Amino acid sequence: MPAPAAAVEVDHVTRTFGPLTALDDVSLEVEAGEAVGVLGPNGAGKSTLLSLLAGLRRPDRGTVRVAGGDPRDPGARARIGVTPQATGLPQTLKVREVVDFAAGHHRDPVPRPELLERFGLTDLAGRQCGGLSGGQQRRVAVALAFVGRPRVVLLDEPTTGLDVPARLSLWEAVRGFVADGGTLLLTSHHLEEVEALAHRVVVVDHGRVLVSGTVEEVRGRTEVRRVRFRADSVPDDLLVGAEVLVRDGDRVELLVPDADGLVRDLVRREVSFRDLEVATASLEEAFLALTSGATTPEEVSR
Ligand SMILES: Nc1ncnc2c1ncn2[C@@H]1O[C@H](COP(=O)(O)OP(=O)(O)OP(=O)(O)O)[C@@H](O)[C@H]1O
Repeated sequence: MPAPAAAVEVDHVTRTFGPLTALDDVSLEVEAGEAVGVLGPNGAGKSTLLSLLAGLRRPDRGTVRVAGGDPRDPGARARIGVTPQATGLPQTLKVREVVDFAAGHHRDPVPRPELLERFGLTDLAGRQCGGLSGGQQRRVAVALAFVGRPRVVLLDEPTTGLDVPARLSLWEAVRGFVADGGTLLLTSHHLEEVEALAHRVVVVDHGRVLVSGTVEEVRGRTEVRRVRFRADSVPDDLLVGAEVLVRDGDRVELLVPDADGLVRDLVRREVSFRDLEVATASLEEAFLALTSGATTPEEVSR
């Protein structure tokens, strides 16, 4: 029997805007039931990738398939739920009216009370969208992605502007979707969000995939350590290849690929350092080091 097709297939996709290459020969697969987080700095190409997957744009080269079809075909589109980066709800409609409007596009929508309950929006049902706070509007926009019982959900920075309780409750709703076999692809600047929701991380920068792997693999691959110490002076050449986080008076804090080597160099060069601390970097720090080029980007095999 042939292997089942992946829920999301991006095959050697390039997308340009005039002279600018937003995506440069990107390939990516997401299996059914898998959750993948796309990380990258501003302008990396994350939203462009999502817009291709949502069928809103066409690749210049390469192919995109989502939920078994071309996302530009209405049949495949009906199986995809999307929350774009900009919320854009009709300001004069009430929350329940917006949900009903979105539900009207689907054959078997989630009943409104169930959807509102799942996303903690029941109390807001009668409120006009224009009168909601930014965070409340964001929660409505994310809930709408799920109204048509999609197989694949694409969320572009879903929890931007949400406070901590709202973020946690939204994560719970999204996790429920994945636990039920849904496929999720999200972009985020909140690395803890990717750690909380995704099985796998894809780091993009300048339109290219730098690294793809589990959170642990990406962290292990980058092998970045956070090194903190105090020293009255440090020769600049010892900091080549390090991401300098703090250099203020005698305080130095760095992200380095080889902490042992740095410490050996400090000793060899007789730098009188004190209060040395070496720690495993968080994913956020590893990501910062990756995109700033402090380590060599390399594909992690799945
Ligand atoms: N419609 C467009 N016209 C021209 N350039 C565009 C357009 N959309 C995106 N770009 C450019 O393509 C590149 C990738 O943009 P994209 O929005 O995909 O990045 P991103 O990773 O989502 O960034 P952010 O984290 O800021 O949302 C950027 O340089 C951006 O300016």
